[in-house]
Amino acid sequence: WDINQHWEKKGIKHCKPVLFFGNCFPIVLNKKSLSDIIGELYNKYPKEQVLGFYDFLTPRLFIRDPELLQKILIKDFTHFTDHGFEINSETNPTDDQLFVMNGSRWRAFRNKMSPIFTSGKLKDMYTTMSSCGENLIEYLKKRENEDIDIRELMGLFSMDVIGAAVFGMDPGTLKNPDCEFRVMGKRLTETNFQNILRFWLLLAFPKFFQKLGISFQDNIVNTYYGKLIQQNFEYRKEKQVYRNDFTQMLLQLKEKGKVEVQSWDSNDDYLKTNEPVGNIEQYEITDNIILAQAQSFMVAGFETTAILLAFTLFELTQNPEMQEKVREEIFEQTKHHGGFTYEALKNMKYLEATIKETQRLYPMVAYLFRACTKDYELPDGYVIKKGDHIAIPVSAVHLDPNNYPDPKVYRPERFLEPIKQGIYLPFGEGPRICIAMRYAIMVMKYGLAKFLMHYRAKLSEKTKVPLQYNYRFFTPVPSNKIMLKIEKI
Ligand code: HEM
Repeated sequence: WDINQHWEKKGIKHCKPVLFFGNCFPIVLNKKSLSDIIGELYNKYPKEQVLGFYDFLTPRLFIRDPELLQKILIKDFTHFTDHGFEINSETNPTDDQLFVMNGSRWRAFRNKMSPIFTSGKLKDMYTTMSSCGENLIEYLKKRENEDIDIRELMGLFSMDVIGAAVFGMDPGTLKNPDCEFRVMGKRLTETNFQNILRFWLLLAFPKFFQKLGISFQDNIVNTYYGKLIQQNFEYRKEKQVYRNDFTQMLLQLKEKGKVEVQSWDSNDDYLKTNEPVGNIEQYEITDNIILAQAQSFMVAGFETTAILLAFTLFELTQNPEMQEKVREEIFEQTKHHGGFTYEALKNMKYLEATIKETQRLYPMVAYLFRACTKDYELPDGYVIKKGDHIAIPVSAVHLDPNNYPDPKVYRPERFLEPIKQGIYLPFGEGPRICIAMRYAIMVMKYGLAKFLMHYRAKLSEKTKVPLQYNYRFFTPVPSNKIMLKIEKI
């Protein structure tokens, strides 16, 4: 059929697709992960600059060449400004999040939202995390003689932290793991049939998805968090409450009424120049847009942080000497800075390296999304057309032995020295890099340090090793529990 001939006709190397399922059939069968499939394609054609992939019916061009990859993400970003998603903001206003915004509208909002994550603001937010840290230790104290489900624990912790960051107060999920706030968060990230289907529809048939007006998040959860955030907004306005949190900063943005950016016509490098030519485009900041951003912060922070913390602790149980090294560093820095302060945490370099190494081995995204926004010619004459879907194969780049010797070995030391640009992409790269990267790193370091300064962790015999995965999701989600035994320091 013609739909499966796309890459054949273009002369781009690819793996044979299955009708309607493209290259994703093994995922549907739960036989291979997306990262496995991309890795096979990447390793099969080591000399190619680009490779063809079928996300079900959507052809996606994978960038394999390291130099080209950097050009697309950074230098020639003006040709690839969008992620390539289509949402229906009329039927689903809270889907209108920065991640799916396009072109100059994205630029305008990104510019105005970036100051939320400056180091000064992060330092202020460090204090909001402290009660969550205390609750983490309280939780563990009560369970010193039990096996701990570490993903569950870190899920509760990350939910408390992000809840505190959005609402300015501790939502108390560690104290009460069955509370509605947690139940709803779990529902959002659960790898159930509905969520998996929704995700693949969004990925594989973006236009169809938009036409049907499907939200990329569960509607019940959308309504729940939407209401909570809305009530929080109203309470603050009415009582004139000021807190150091995301809501406060978003509300300040809302007061501006609009964001603006200079725009050029689509043939110009409208994001590249600072010359004051072209029109000033203005975008209204509505209540719904603010709500959508607050909601996206919560969703982005829940599961990613929890899984990465669980994987890091898992790896540290497999490498006890590394666990001791991290602990020594935590005590050393805490002593040096007169307590477990923001500065102490910032200086825990080996701790940070363990998290970085976890993110290399278990990136939360198998590939980065880009859509071509302006035709782009490759050195060999192949033209990427406006509207084409592009992907950067994060997991394959992270496991390439040319980038990392013994790529499957967990070795945090790799990150004690600066590494080459373009080979480490867990938060993306270039102007569209994760806006909250430094915040997310701070939260993960905090959670891990707090745990390790009070407890030594060992793997429980109840944990099946090697870990098993649910392959039907975009991220590496363990299908069995990671159970730990803890010992008080
Ligand atoms: C460990 C946790 C996290 C990981 C691994 C992660 C990863 C990513 C990645 C890969 C992207 C796409 C980057 C690209 O296309 O180049 C992204 C974008 C984004 N992330 Fe994160 N993220 C994390 C935590 C967070 C948190 C906590 C927040 C909010 C508080 C957040 C907010 C966002 C937003 C708003 C975008 C869209 C940026 C844009 O399109 O301009 N992320 N993240």
